[in-house]
Amino acid sequence: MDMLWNGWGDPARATPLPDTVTGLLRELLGVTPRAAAPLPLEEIGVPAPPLDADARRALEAAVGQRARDVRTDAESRIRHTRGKSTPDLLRMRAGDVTDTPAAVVLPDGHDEVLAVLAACAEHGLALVPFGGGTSVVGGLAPGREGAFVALDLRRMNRLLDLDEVSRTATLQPGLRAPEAEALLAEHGYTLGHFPQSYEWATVGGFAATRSSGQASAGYGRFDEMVLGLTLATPRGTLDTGRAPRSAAGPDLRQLVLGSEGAFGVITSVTVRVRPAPEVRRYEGWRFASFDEGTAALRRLAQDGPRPTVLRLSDETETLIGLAQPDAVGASLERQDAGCLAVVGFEGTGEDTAHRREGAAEILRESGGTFAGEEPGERWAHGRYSAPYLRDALLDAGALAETLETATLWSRLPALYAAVREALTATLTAAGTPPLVMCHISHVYENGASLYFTVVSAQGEDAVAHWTRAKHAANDAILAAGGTITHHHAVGTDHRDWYVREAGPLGVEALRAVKRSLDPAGLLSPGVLLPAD
Ligand SMILES: Cc1cc2nc3c(=O)[nH]c(=O)nc-3n(C[C@H](O)[C@H](O)[C@H](O)COP(=O)(O)OP(=O)(O)OC[C@H]3O[C@@H](n4cnc5c(N)ncnc54)[C@H](O)[C@@H]3O)c2cc1C
Repeated sequence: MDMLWNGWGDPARATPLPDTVTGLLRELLGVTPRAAAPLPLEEIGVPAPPLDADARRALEAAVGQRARDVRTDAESRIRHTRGKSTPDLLRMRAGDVTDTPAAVVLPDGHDEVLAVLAACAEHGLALVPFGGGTSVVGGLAPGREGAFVALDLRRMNRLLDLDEVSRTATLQPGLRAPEAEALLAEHGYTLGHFPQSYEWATVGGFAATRSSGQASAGYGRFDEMVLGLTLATPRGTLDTGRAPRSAAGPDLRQLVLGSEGAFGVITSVTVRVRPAPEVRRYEGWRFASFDEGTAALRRLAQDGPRPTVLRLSDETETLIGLAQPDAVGASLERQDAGCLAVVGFEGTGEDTAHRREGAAEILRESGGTFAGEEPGERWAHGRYSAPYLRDALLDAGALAETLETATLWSRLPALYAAVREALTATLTAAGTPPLVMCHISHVYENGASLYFTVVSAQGEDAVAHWTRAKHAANDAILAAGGTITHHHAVGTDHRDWYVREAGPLGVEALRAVKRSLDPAGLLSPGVLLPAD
């Protein structure tokens, strides 16, 4: 099944907004219903594909003469236009297809990817790898004019190798996370990577963006799971990683992880796998304030025992009930909502019981009150539902978007305050005061990431309206010592702030890498680094 082309996920799972939330939107934020309904797909006028007959023949030859795997029909091209950020969705709803690929090409292996790259180079076409299409940072639309091919990796969806002695698996990039989990589960293993985009995002996308899943406290980020990668580039094949750790010079895997298609196409990923958990147990803890809860999470992250899932919503997010998307709005009447932490344990019965007992002691000592299993189980049940709420909010005329960052524990309170202030001030000055919610989404020994959700009225031009607020937040993040992205990646949206974060010498070094692997600059121009 294909994802909803101008929204999220499976159209059959569209979720209406509860009345409490509709009322809140109207009364608190002045949200009024949209005048125009989104354009239906059939009514979107896509210009003829800028692909001549020679280029088409070359692309078909590159994929073994499978004509059906070089698609130039309007629907295929529309479905590969941009990703799933709110501005992406707003543009699609308005029928704006300016970033549409000339063709969608579906290779069936590493050699075919190399051949497509060669065909693109010969015919002057840019190429953008397309995994699940869930980018929220403009990673799927080149930041430069000109015809491009969307390289859809869905055919490359096999488990290539499972080394049970070493507990590693080699996966093709087009495997969606549930497909990868199902293949590993047949042998009793799990990858343990569960981002909110789990149902649609792919293994190649995770590696290309340095993704982080909701169980990162226990299983680690995706980049920490990777032992090796194969990269197809216009100059040939780069293989990286052959041992669990190595002192053989700088780690070339780190050049591929997070390269977002700008250095090459990831055609296989070797990851560590873990035995599938016997037990999964999620629970809620309440804290009087975000500061108190933050201190508790820091203690667990630094001294253990480490839960598998560890998240903390601030007061506003707790009140709205965003940690439980299936019951959003249900806490609005509560006077004692405080700040809700979701704490989860996965593993063997003995290990989870032991960690749970130790963590409970720390959480209690830190001022937490056990709220039972219900909030945790509700979070687990609704963990992939929140993106459906965004579609409902857009339908209702609201603007809803998220952004994220990370920093050291010592800087976290200042970063939290700075981003909230930047978003609130910009949107309020524009006449649409927002609701800004936040949670700590990933924890480390030395710091944590903050994940913000913003809801406001859309304003006159919703995309321009959000862009101003987002830019203010980006500036605030850098000024407060945060990173421009903890897990959403750079794409085109964060590029100018990434350039500031990396500094001129850092950018020069990365440009040199790009020139060496992609001398003609055909790979994802303008994504990650400014286009030449
Ligand atoms: C509702 C929602 C929730 C999200 N939740 C999370 C979350 O919890 N954690 C998180 O980390 N992210 C999250 N994201 C962001 C997104 O899902 C991740 O960035 C994900 O890793 C992208 O995977 P994908 O397969 O969809 O890649 P795509 O969106 O298709 O591509 C992402 C980027 O990687 C490049 N790329 C893709 N495949 C390859 C390849 N094989 N080789 C080289 N380059 C490639 C693309 O060109 C693009 O620049 C969320 C996004 C949405 C819309």
